[in-house]
Amino acid sequence: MSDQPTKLIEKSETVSMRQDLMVLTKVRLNVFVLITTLFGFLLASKSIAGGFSFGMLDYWKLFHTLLGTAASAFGAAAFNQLMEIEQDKQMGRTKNRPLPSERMSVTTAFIIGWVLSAFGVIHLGNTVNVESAYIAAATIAIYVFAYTPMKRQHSANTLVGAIPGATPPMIGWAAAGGTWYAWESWYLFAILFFWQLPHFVAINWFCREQYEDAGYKMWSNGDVSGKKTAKLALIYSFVLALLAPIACLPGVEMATWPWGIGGFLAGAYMCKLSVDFGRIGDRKSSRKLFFFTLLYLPLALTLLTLSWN
Ligand code: HEM
Ligand SMILES: CC(C)=CCC/C(C)=C/CC/C(C)=C/COP(=O)(O)OP(=O)(O)O
Repeated sequence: MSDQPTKLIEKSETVSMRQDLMVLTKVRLNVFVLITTLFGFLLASKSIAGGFSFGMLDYWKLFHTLLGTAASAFGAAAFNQLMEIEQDKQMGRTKNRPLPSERMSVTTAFIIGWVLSAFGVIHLGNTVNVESAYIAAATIAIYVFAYTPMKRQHSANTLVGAIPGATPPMIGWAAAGGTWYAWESWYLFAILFFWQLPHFVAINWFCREQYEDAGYKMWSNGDVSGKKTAKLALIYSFVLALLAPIACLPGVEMATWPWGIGGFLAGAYMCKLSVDFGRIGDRKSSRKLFFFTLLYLPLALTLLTLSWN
C-alpha cells in the first residue's frame, strides 16, 4: 500500500504524448464508433445499389466520412474530459488521464477539442454532405452539453448518453446518400441505443463505488447486490434481441431471417448473461456481460449487413 503513490508518479511520468493523445480522444472507444459509422455507410450503399459488391462502394467518400466522423468524435471526447477533470481525479479508472494527472494543460486540450471537432464537422460538410455534418454537430452538442453535465445531476443521464452513441451509424447512412429520417436509419439508431445500455450498466456496476465517490448520479449507485442493474441490463438486452426479428417481418423486410434469428439469439445470450449477473452479483459476471457486448457489436453488424435487403 505504502508505495502506491510512488508507483503512480512513475507510471504517469512514463506515459508518452502519443498515449496521452489517445486517451484524451478515447481512441479505443471511438474505433468502435467508427465501425458503426462504416456499417451505416455499407448498409445505405447496399440499399441504394439494390445489392452489394465491393466494387460499387465509393471508397473516397467512405474515407472522408470516417475521417470527419473520427475527428468529430475525438474532439468531443476532449471536451468531455475537459469538463470532468475534478471527477476524473477521484476515479481509479480515470485519474491517470492526461488532464487530471496534469501532464496536459487545459489550454492544449481545449485547442485539440476545438480543432478536431470543428475540422470534423466542416470536413463532412465540404467533402461528404450537409446531412452527415449536421448529425455529427448534433452528436457533439448532445454529448458535450446534455450528457456530460447531466452525469452529475440525474441517473437518466445514461439514456441521454446513449443518443450520441447511437447516431454514428446514421452519419454513415446519410454519408452514403441515404436520408437521415429513413426507417432504416432509425433502425440502426435503435440497435445502437439499446446495445449501449447493457454495455454501460455492466461497467457502471463494477465501477459503482468510483462513480459514487466522484459524485455521479448513476443507476448502479447503492445497488450492492447488482439486482437492479441486472434487471435494467435484462430489459434492454431483451428489446435489443426483439429488434432483430422485427426487421424481417412481412411488411418491414429490411433484412432477411439469418439476421432475424442470429440477431435474436445473440440478444438472447446477452439476456442470459444479464440473468447470470443478477443471480451471481459479482464483478466477474458483470465483466462477462460487458465483454460480450463488445463482441456482439461487430458480429451483429456483419450479420445484419449480409442479411440486409
Ligand atoms: C451511454 C453510452 C456509453 C457509455 C456511458 C459508455 C461508457 C464506457 C466506459 C465507462 C467504458 C470503460 C472505459 C475504461 O475502461 O476506462 C467503456 C468502454 C468501452 N466502450 Fe463504451 N460507453 C457508451 C457507449 C459506447 C459506444 C457507442 C461505443 C462504440 C460503439 C462504445 C465502445 C466501447 C469500447 C470499445 C470500450 C472498451 C475500450 C476501452 O475500454 O476504452 N461505448 N464504455
Ligand atoms: C461523431 C461523434 C461526435 C461521435 C461521438 C460518439 C460518442 C460521443 C459516443 C458517446 C458514448 C459515450 C456516452 C461514452 C461514455 O462517455 P463517458 O464520459 O461517460 O465516459 P468516461 O467516464 O470514460 O469519461
